[in-house]
Amino acid sequence: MALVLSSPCGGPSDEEEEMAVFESTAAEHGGLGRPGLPEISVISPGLNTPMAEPKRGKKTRSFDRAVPEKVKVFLRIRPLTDTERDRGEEQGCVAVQDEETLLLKAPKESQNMKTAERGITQSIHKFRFSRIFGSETTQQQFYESTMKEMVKDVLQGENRLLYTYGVTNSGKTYTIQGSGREAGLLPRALSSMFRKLQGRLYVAMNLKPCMYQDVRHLEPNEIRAEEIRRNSLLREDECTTSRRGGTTTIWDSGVGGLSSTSYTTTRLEDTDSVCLEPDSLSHSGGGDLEEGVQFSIWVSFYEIYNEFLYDLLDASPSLQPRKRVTLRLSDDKQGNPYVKDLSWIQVRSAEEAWRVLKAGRRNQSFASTHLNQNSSRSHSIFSVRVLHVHPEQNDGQAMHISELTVCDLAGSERCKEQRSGERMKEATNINTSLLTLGRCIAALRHNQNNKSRPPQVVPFRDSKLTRVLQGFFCGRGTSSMVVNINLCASIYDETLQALKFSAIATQLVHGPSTKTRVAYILSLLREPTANGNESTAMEVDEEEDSDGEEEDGDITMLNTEALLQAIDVLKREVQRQREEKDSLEATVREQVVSEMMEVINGMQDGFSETLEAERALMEERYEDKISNLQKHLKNFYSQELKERDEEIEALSAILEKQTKSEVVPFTAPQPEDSAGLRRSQRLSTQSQHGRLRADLDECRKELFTKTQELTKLKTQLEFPGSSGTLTGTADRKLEEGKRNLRQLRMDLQRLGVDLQSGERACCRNTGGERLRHALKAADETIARQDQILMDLQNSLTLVKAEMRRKAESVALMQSLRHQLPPPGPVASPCKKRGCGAAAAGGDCENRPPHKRAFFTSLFPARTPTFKHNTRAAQEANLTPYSRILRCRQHSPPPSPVLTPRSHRGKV
Ligand SMILES: Nc1ncnc2c1ncn2[C@@H]1O[C@H](COP(=O)(O)OP(=O)(O)OP(=O)(O)O)[C@@H](O)[C@H]1O
Repeated sequence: MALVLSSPCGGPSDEEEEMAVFESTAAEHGGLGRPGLPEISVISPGLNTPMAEPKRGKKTRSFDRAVPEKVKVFLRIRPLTDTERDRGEEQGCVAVQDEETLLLKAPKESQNMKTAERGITQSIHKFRFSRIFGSETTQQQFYESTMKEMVKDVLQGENRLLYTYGVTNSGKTYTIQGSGREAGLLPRALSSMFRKLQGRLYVAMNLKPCMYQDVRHLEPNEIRAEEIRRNSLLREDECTTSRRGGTTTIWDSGVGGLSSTSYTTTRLEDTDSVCLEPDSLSHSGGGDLEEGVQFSIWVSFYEIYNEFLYDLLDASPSLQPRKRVTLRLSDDKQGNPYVKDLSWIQVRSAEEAWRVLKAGRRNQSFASTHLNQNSSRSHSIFSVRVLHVHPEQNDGQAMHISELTVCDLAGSERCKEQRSGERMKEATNINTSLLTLGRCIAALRHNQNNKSRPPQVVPFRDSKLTRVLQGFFCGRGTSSMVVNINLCASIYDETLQALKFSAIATQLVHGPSTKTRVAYILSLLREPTANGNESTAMEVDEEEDSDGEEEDGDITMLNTEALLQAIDVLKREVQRQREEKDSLEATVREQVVSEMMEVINGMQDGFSETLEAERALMEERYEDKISNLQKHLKNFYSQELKERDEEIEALSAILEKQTKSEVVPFTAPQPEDSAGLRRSQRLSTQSQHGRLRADLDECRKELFTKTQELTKLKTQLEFPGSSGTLTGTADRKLEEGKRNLRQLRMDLQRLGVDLQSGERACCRNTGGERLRHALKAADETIARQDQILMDLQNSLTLVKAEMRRKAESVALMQSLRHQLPPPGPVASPCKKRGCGAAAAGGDCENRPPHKRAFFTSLFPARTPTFKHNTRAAQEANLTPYSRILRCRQHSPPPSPVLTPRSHRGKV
């Protein structure tokens, strides 16, 4: 099953193009292919769209074509030689399906078959050509079908190029020049041309082609020099022919001191005449030629060897080695490339042209390779320039020039096959220039198929070959390609590559010719002018149109007035197109700007969102940190105060108890009235006193212990900053809070810097201003939080003060202890009584006044009258310590000093 890879419109897609050019895409025929791979790759375009053929029977000019004509690509298959047959080269890998379709099947040993077996490529390939010529095709048949028409076109003023392409030993030189009695395309074309020009030749040498396509008037002395040169070249050919016997000419290539040997083996018939079959030159007459015009024919012959240009008609060869002069490529004023100082020889007959060709061939670089005994090691280019001379005008400036160029490209080959260094170098250069030609053709085709996309640069300048042929691909004329292949299975892979190369060329269409531009100008002149008048040129054309002729492709037939008018029209047209382009550019710019603005706005929105999210995240994080800190501090202080309270209460209870136990024995003395009981009472009193004393001693011991404890506590409380207990920890927490605050401030500063840079990136958009406000607000929040921490610090100071007061209370208690009777003899009953009464009467008088106030401040809620006060008054009267205590007593606790985020504004 054959699958057509070409796109429906005839031009393959880029992917297909890549596939077609660089990779074989066939799978094993009926075997190991990848599931998605077709069995046969069709590497040729336009199978569904027939190639645009010129209308038969009617002269077709490039500017007459409605549909651009495709480049013609012919395939010629060389027959196998007996030696090749004996070697088993015939394996049926090339099959001609029909006149236009070729099938290539990979032989077993080929690389293609190996890759196909791995499922990477296919093993069968199908190609389409303008026409395929089998091995049985004669030179005459080939000429008739390919070049005959080109010769006609050239004589009618067109430019034509024919070049051969193929692997080495495939028959390119045979096709162009011929062999033995089998004259090739070039001698046949020359012969045909001169037969057509019989009686129309312009033999004077005063007009000579030069540069790209110019003509120069020669002075008499220059004419003489030209004559001498021409005659010497023709005479040299005669001499060489007469002393023939297999000449070997040695040339110094002049490149880096390297010598290249040019083995000249004449393969053309060594006769003075072109050997052609009588019927091949059937005189078709000069009916197609322009009336009143004479033709001056000039030829040039040069080669591109190792990327250097050598003039093959420069001078007669000699047996002595000599330096070959390299030619340079130059550009004319319009940038058209031409070979500078190239020899142009005027020829007046087919025979002279033939001799010049033979003379040039002797200078050409041939060498024996493993594949071809007489292989061309260079690209040779033979050009015929036809000057269309109007004898009565004889004006070189207005003269028309047409050209036929025939290029015999050196064969592509595998460098690894070349043993010798020189052959290797040649092969590399040949392959490089052929590769460049392929890239140029691919780029041209890409540009033709993708008109809406920006055009690719065609790498004409990358090699000398493409540079000299550039004009034929860019509207100077049209080109045709002859692909030569042979049937040898051993070079199947190279043949496949050559055919893939040609497959791209088959997709090319001829570029618009310069004449098309002329036709365009004339069409503009036909259009009504702005003021409603019709141009003179239009009248001229109408007259000619009425004759039914289509000879109006030449702008030179217009008179001066018409040309001036044409210039005006063209100026207006240029102006119009310029305005059109300006408005188009403005529209495009507008679209681009609006699209860019959209993108920028999108970016800005995204950036603002990100910033906002980050800001919120950081706020949240730091609020959490602050609230954690608050909670922690609160818990810590609450715990500490609770412990102290308990200790103080315990101490108070102990003191009270001790006081009571000491006072009670003296507070209830009973008067003794009865004398009989005094002794027993005295005894019992003594024993009671003893017991009391023991108790008192015990109490004193206990008091002493408690005093020590109190002293210790006092010591701790006397140095609040350095003791490292309560206040030290509080200080540390406070420091930690400050540190966190500093960190928060630094983060916010960093956020501000980010915001500023973000603002700059967003083209100073108003979003930045908003974010700056947000940052300012955050700063204010920080300041407020600073204030709150200060408050906290103040509260802590107050707590410390309270603690100090408590310490003083403890000191007072100690002093109270000192007021107690020292251990020893029992105190007097009255004294004890007084003390006992004082103790029984209440302890208010025995305590310092501030101690009472301290406990009152500690437990304000226990005072019954307190409940009647207003809450505000309560809040106002509370000390920080009592506030904290109150928080502890009431559930749930009051809101922390630092409010959460939702109430932040109110703080
Ligand atoms: N159509 C043909 N009929 C008979 N013989 C042919 C044909 N084509 C080529 N040959 C012979 O094949 C041999 C190689 O041909 P030729 O030298 O033209 O190949 P080439 O492609 O020019 O090689 P290279 O690129 O190495 O110069 C020559 O001996 C030639 O006579």
